[in-house]
Amino acid sequence: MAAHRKTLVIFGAGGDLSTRLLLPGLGQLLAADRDIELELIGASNATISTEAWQDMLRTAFAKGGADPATTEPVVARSRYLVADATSADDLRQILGECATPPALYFALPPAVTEASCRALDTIELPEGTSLALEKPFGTDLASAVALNRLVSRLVPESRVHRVDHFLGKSTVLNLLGLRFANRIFEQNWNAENVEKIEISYDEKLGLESRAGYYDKAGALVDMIQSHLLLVLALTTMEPPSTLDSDDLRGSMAQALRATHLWTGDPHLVARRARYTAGTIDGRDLPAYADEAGVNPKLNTETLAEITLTVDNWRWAGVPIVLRSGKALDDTRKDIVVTFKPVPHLPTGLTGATAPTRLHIALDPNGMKLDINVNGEGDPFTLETVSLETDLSAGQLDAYGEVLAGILTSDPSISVRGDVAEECWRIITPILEAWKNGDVPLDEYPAGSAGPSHWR
Ligand SMILES: O=C1O[C@H](COP(=O)(O)O)[C@@H](O)[C@H](O)[C@H]1O
Repeated sequence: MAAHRKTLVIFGAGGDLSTRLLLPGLGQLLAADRDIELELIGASNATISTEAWQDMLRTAFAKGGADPATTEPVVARSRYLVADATSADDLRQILGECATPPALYFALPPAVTEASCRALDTIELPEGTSLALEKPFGTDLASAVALNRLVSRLVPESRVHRVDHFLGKSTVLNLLGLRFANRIFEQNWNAENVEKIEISYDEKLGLESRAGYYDKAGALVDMIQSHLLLVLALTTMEPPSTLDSDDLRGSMAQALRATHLWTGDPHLVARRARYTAGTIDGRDLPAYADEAGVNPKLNTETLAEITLTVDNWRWAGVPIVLRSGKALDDTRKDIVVTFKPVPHLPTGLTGATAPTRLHIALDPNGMKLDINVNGEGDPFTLETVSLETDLSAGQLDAYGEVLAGILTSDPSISVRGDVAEECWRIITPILEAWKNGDVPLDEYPAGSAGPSHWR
């Protein structure tokens, strides 16, 4: 008998998230044979037949590269139910169809997910029910606290999977091996040796028809509040003794609890900008404010950069810069750790010395260590060389890994409730300062490196 038996119910089954990311990841997971016996139910308020849903599954699984021989049994058994995820009657009926513990995946807008959780609060849930909620988890600290309170009434914390697909990226998980399996790095991973840490996720992509969601989020909430703060947590946390969910998430939470704005003043340590019309790789992009569905009065930023400090013995005094933006000229997606200069360079060794730097690429996978060595020719003239390597990619894409956690009842790479709240707590002063309008919204042409005066 299979070790993990689950019924995965996907609400918002035919939607963009489900067909573009979730189902291809699920196909990979099924093909990877992680000992999961799965029943799959698609649900949404769109009227489609089970046959049409099964065809949708075949297409999405093929997109993820899964061998149809491994996925077809799940497809052939899968059903589609027309249902309103916010109706207690519909939810009761769906839960009644689950022969094994249900994992309810809300591939829905956050407000609908919340309404669905309220409806679930009025009915009895089968033993072993688990919930998977997409980001953003709440719209601010107060709403995240309220949502945590609501979901805690439904199922235990170990069965709440707050999804953040960055935690499923093999590039992000590589941090664990890199940091904790090499004395050379961990011994120097502290304020005594590190000058600064930068975590960047710059994209060439523009709004991509996502105004309905993005215009209310902006770069700060869309990327920094969730993904990049979790990357910060994995980069700065103390070594957990095991990768068990309590240990791993406990270490992450502890690092985030120590995280604050550098100098504490949101006006000085956070900046924002928005793209105007421009060209990226020969593609013309309209100004963000002219994109369909955008409300220019919301002053939504498409580029955000903030500086933080992790106030503990290990990191006090080390600035940590988080930055993410859209419609930029380059895709810089990495963690860069810049080490301090050596305390003394022997007299006689000359030449420009760049700092020792470790670059961990988040996409595509890779790692580069810049070090100073004796140069070619004159042996006493230094030069900087880079030791580079590709890092092995995981067997599964990020969503495949996320689903593996949900379907094997392992919450290690799900965001714990207190962690979600900490992420909101950290950016709250910035959100308030930006809402008050006393921080300028700079501009940059799409296809540039950002506002010229930022460089
Ligand atoms: O969650 C999100 O992430 C993507 C970037 O992640 P990737 O894995 O697709 O590179 C970002 O484009 C999107 O705006 C954001 O909502």
